[in-house]
Amino acid sequence: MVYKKVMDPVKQAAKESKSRRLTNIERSSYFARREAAKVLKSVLQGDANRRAVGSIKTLVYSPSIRNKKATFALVCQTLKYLPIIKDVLEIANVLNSKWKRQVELMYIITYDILFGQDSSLTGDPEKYLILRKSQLQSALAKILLKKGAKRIEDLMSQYKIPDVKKPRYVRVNTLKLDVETAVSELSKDNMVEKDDMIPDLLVLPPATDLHNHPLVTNGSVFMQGKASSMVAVALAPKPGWEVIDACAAPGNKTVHLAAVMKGEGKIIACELNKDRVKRLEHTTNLAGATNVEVLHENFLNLNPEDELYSKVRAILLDPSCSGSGTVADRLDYLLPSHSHTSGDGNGGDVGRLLKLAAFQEKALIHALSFPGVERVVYSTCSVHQIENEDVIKSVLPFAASLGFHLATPFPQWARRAQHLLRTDPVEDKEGFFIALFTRSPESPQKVERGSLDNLKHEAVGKCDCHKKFLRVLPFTRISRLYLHRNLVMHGR
Ligand SMILES: C[S@@+](CC[C@H](N)C(=O)[O-])C[C@H]1O[C@@H](n2cnc3c(N)ncnc32)[C@H](O)[C@@H]1O
Repeated sequence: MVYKKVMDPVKQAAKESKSRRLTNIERSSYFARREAAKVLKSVLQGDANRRAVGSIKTLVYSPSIRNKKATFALVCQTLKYLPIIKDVLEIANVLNSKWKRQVELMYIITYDILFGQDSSLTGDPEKYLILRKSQLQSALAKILLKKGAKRIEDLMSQYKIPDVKKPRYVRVNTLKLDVETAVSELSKDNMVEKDDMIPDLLVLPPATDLHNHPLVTNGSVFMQGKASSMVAVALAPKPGWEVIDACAAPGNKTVHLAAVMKGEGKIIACELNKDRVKRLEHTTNLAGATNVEVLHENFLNLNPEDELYSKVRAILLDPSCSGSGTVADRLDYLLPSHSHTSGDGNGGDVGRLLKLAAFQEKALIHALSFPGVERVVYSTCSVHQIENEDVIKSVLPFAASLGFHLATPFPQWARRAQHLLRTDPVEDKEGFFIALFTRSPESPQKVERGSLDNLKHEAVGKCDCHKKFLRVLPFTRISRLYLHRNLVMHGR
C-alpha cells in the first residue's frame, strides 16, 4: 500500500489561495476552516486519550491562530453538531481513505454545508463535499426520519446536545480602578450590570469578547467567574492582616485577596509548580498587588510552628481538583467523552478523584494547623462529593479539636447543604464548592506540637468517603479501589 504524505492543512490552504485570487471573505473563512480543523484535531485527540491538551479556548487563543473569532465559532459549532455530522458522514459514505486522513477538516466543511454558511466554500476538500451535498442532505433526512424528529433542534435534543450560555463576569481590580469608572468604560460597547451579591463584580452578556479590551490587558479588570469571585470575599481578610494563599497560581484569587485587603498587610502566595509560579508573578504584577510575596514551595512543607507564619490569620486553600465544575467554561461539555459518562457518575475516573481527595484533605488539615489562624476557606471547582463534602466531613473532628467550626458564607445563597455552599454547573453555569472554617481570635486553641501531630495523623486516617463509593461501585472494582485508597491515604 502506498501512503501519501498529508500536507499541513494551513500550508495547503496558502498554496491553494495563491492559485486563484480569492475575495477577502473567501480567504478568511477558508483559513478559519483550516485553523479550526487543527484545533479540533488536538481537542479530539486529547479527549480520546483523556489527556488535557489545553481547553478549546486556550488552543484558539494561542498566538499561532490568526482569525480567532471565526476559528472559535467554527470549532464550537462543529463540536456541537459533531455526533450528527459523524452519523451523516457514515450513512452518506463519501469519505475515502484520502479524505479520512483529514477528517477534522471534513467535519468542519460538513458543518458549514449542512448547518452553517456554505456560500464561500473554496478549496479542494470543500469542492469535493459540495459535489456530494445531496448525499449529505439525504443522509441527514434519513437520520431525522429514523429519530422521528421534524427539525434539527428536535434532533439536537435527542442527541442530548446542551446549550450552555454563561454571562461574562468581570471583576473590577479596585487596586487600579474604581467600579463606577469601570462600568462607564465598559458600557461604551456593552450592556453592563452590577452583580447583586459580590461587590466589584460586573455582569455582561454571554460571549462578550473582552480579551483585547484595554481594561483587561492593563489589569484594571479581571475576567473571573462569579463562583471564583466568591472565595476571597468569603475569607474576608481585613486590610493589614497576614494571609496565606496556599495553592495560588495563576493568582486570580490572590489578587482578589489583595484588593479585599486594599493592598495593605501581606499575602504569602504559595505555588508548587515552577511554570505556574511565573504566571502567578505575572498576575500579581499586572494587578499591581504589591503586598503579595510569591513563594515557590510545597504548601505542605511550610512549618506552622515557624515564627515566619505566627502572624498569619487567614488561609485561602483552593487546591488542585478535578475541575469537573468548569466544563461549561472550558467548553468540555461539547467533547465526545462527556456524552458517555460511566455509571458511577464520576466519568469512570474514581481512582483519580480519590488521589485528589487525599491531597485536598491533607492540605486542609495542614491549613487548620497554623496556630494564629482564625479563618480558613476551602474551595474547589469540582462537582464531586468526594472532593467537597466528604473532605470537609473527614476533617471536622480535627478542626473542632482546634476550636474551629463551620461558618456560613453568603447566607443569602440558597444552593447549599447547611454551611457548605455549592454552585450548580447547569443553573449557575459552573460547579463550585466553598466551605469556611472560623474560630474566635480570642481563643485560638493551643495544642502541643506532639499532640497536634497525633491529631493530624488520626484525622488523615479517618475519611470514610471511599466507603460511600464502594457501595455504588460494581463488586469487581471494590478491592482495587480500597487498596488504592489506603495506599494513597497513608502515603505508601
Ligand atoms: C486550582 S489551582 C489554584 C487556582 C488559584 N487559586 C486561582 O484562583 O487562580 C491549584 C494550584 O495549586 C498548585 N498546587 C498543587 N499542589 C500544591 C502544593 N502542594 N503546594 C502548593 N501549590 C500546589 C497547582 O500547581 C495549581 O497551580
